[in-house]
Amino acid sequence: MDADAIEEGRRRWQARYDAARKRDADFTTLSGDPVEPAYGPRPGDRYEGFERIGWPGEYPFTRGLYPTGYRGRTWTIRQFAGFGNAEQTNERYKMILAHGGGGLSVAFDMPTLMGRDSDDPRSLGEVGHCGVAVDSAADMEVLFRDIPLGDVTTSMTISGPAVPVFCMYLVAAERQGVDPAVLNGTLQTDIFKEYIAQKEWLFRPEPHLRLIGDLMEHCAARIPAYKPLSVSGYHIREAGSTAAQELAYTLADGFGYVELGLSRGLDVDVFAPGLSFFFDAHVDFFEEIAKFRAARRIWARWLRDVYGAKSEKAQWLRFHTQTAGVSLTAQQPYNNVVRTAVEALAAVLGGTNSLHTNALDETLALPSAQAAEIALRTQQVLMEETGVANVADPLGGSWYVEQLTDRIEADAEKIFEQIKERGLRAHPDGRHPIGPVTSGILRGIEDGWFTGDIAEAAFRYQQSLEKGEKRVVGVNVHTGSVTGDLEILRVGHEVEREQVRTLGDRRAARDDAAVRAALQAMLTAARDGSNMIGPMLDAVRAEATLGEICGVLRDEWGVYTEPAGF
Ligand SMILES: C[C@H](C(=O)O)C(=O)SCCNC(=O)CCNC(=O)[C@H](O)C(C)(C)COP(=O)(O)OP(=O)(O)OC[C@H]1O[C@@H](n2cnc3c(N)ncnc32)[C@H](O)[C@@H]1OP(=O)(O)O
Repeated sequence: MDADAIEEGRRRWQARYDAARKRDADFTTLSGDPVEPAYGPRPGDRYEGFERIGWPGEYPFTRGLYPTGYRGRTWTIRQFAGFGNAEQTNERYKMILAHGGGGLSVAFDMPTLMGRDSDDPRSLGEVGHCGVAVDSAADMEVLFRDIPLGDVTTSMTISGPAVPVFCMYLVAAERQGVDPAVLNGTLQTDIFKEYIAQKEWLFRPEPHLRLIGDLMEHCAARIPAYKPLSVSGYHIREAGSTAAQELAYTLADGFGYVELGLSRGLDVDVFAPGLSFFFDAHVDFFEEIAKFRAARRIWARWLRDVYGAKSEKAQWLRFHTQTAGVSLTAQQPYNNVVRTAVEALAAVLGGTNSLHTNALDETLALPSAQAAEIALRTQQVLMEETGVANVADPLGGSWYVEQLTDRIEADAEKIFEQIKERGLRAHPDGRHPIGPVTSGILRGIEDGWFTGDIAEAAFRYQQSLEKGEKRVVGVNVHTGSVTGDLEILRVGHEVEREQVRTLGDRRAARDDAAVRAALQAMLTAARDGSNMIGPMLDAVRAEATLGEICGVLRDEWGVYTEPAGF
């Protein structure tokens, strides 16, 4: 790009920066020197390919979504938390908010994630262990007691039974007297990554997509600020993928949901702002920063050029980041604080919108209160002390980072082509039931292509670790020192007994006939193709449990078994 065009862009950015609201904060270095809100080529310099980099807050958003970067608003500190019963987790949330957490993020226990009640025989031994147990709207009410749902943004990490859990959240808001239309938050919902990596589905993909389509319609029409999907690369990466695979599979999944919305006749400019993303911040610092920057650029281009999005908000890729659980070690666990800090810094330099930092004890158990606090403080140290929030995309223009960004983008584009080819193999006539990328994803799930490629990448990494080519402190290098014992959070089995007892009491107290009628109405909607959110809300209001709702749907749609592959 020639120097004049670059200068014109600088003036455009400056005008938008000047007009935007900034935080009331000190934006100088530690030594008191002033810093610009963003940097670019020196006046008069040409820069080949600058249109791919641009200025913060403008297409293709490589350098972030806002002209002010974090000067307008810092990232949201959103610590993922949940354990035991709703009451215990409610206490933890109040602690997080009191200590400066900016939003909430619910971790559910395994039975809830699988759409089972706490008294289901399959839930035995799992209730309240890896997250909080939620059986019905009454639990959801307790979970958010004294936390005004109209004022806080809540993320809920659940995908198989996302829609009934979302209905419980809406009913909890109603019971607080909050109009659901004003709710802002995020529901994970992303079912593609369940088949690709995380493995917590309930049914075959098609009925899940039908429910997700219903949810997208409902949110686009009635809860405009709510993000019904958090398209997740985190689990793909944690299963062992490379950075480029994480990026490409996740964005392709995102394209799949765009195609789903379009196939429902929704306006892309209305529903696309409801698609948000969730990535892993692994320990290779620069590769991760490049991945985040490439993600924004690819998404903006595809949304504009392939799917016809016109508004900036519909072209924006907004994402939450979690530091890499797999990078943590059980050996010398205090070193995990350092790894997490480096990974969090990569996320921030990559322009994350929201961040979770892992606790040092997470390879061993759910975080203790002390470990959770250190994780939170890690973000606060970055935010308050280091100056990283002063300048938007401070690594923009670095030869290394720009080339990595280009390379990872090119790798992702190759993978999109492979996905589309698979779609064409499934539908050689080019008539795709939802869309070309979706056809490719479904075919790749069916034939085990995604899982096979991730397994291959994980195997290659493990081999290089065992050969000593890749090194992990405390694991295959610098081993042998002991850095002290950790106090581990243990969730006792009395939580399960208590939860089962409470569930029994609630079942005894409710109007069974009303529950049966509501479940029947939901089943009718499942069969006649009408939007299922309304009848599901009625079932939840009648205190139907998660297991009952999912049970009706399992009976109707069947369960899904993954094809075996070696
Ligand atoms: C591994 C584990 C497991 O499976 O076990 C998991 O999955 S854990 C998975 C945990 N997942 C999560 O926690 C997902 C979290 N995701 C989210 O919170 C969301 O989807 C998100 C990524 C979009 C972040 O939302 P957020 O509300 O925190 O932050 P936003 O970036 O939207 O910012 C809030 C508002 O401030 C505005 N805003 C932000 N920055 C600026 C700025 N510089 N200038 C002007 N306005 C700004 C935004 O546009 C928005 O307003 P407006 O709204 O008006 O536009």
